[in-house]
Amino acid sequence: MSIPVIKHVRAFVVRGGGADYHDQGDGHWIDDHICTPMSKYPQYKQSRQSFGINVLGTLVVEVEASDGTVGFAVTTGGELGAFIVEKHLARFVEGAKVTDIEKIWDQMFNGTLYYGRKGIVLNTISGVDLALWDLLGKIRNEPVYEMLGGAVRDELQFYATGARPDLAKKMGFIGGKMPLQYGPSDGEEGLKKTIANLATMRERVGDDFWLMFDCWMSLDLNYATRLAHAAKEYGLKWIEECLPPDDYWGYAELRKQAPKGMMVTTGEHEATRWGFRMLMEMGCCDLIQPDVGWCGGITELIKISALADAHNVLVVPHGSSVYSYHFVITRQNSPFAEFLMMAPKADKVVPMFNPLLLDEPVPVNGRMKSTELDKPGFGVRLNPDCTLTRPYTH
Ligand SMILES: C[C@H](O)[C@H](O)[C@@H](O)[C@@H](O)C(=O)O
Ligand SMILES: [Mg+2]
Repeated sequence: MSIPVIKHVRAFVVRGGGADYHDQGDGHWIDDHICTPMSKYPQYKQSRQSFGINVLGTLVVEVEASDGTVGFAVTTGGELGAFIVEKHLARFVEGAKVTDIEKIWDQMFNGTLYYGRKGIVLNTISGVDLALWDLLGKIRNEPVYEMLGGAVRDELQFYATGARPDLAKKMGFIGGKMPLQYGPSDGEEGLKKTIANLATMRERVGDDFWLMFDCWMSLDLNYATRLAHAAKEYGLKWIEECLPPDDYWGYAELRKQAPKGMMVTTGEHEATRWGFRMLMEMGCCDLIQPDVGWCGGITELIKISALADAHNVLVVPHGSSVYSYHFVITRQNSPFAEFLMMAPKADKVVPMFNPLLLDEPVPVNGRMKSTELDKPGFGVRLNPDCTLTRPYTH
């Protein structure tokens, strides 16, 4: 049997939404007054774009096989990611068989260890890895989720991340995760406002709807512990990413001090099996949130997820649209998925990587049938109306 080889890998950059979903216009809920590690600087408090949350832009990786089939994937990484693909990673990809995914991953990771390990290099490796899975799926005429062992349930169930859990409830989601707006730099007054907002939201959604806070690395242990206890009364289901991603010790302590029944979650800015091993072995959280486009791709997520299973830790990937849907549907320890509300006022469902992908499925009534994923590879196409630039070649 002759297996096609990879002839070309190409990297492009695109601006305005897409995988860099923080790259939105003015006044979008995702930018406006969200507490961050930069909120202590008054000039960077109001808008996340002011400190550069959207500087990178989207990276598009395309891989072309000897039979002419093209696979692609998108992640965050922009021009820096494009440089890494074209000038460094291409050597491990071109000439390899389309089935060599594990070996290519190992070479990409070990070949960049001296400057990589996490962050943009891992985003980039993830982008290449996802493009390879897309390519293999297209060559085999199989959706990625079937190649991962098949669906373990008929449909995905989603919670929504956005400023309006009350509207998310009406749209059929099982829960709503709100960005935290006030943090340590807003003093006691800020904490009171947070709890008042939570109380109002609880009033609007009733007792059974999940409510969560996303703290985006912006708190310290003391503040996070006080917030968790104050939020207990309003049934906060989990408190997310309260501390800097490297503060494993802080997370372990927070988990010990958090109210019984409230989950501590984190991991969206963590990468690789070794990063997640730290989180799990140190008892940092109840649920991990790897981003498939940042943690090392599907090849690495398989390993992270197996490790989590053995530690009784749930895996609910962060955002990442189809790349996450194809994984979550195949895993018993990923019982639901995240949907990021990309409408500026979080008042309607818009595809997560809008406008970059065509055929990107969205939840309807908070759910998505596995059959929505029944197309080869990840089942999406690049929107020809989006302008792609190729800053480097090799
Ligand atoms: C809403 C959060 O601040 C982030 O923008 C979001 O991407 C993320 O943290 C999430 O969990 O979805
Ligand atoms: Mg988050």
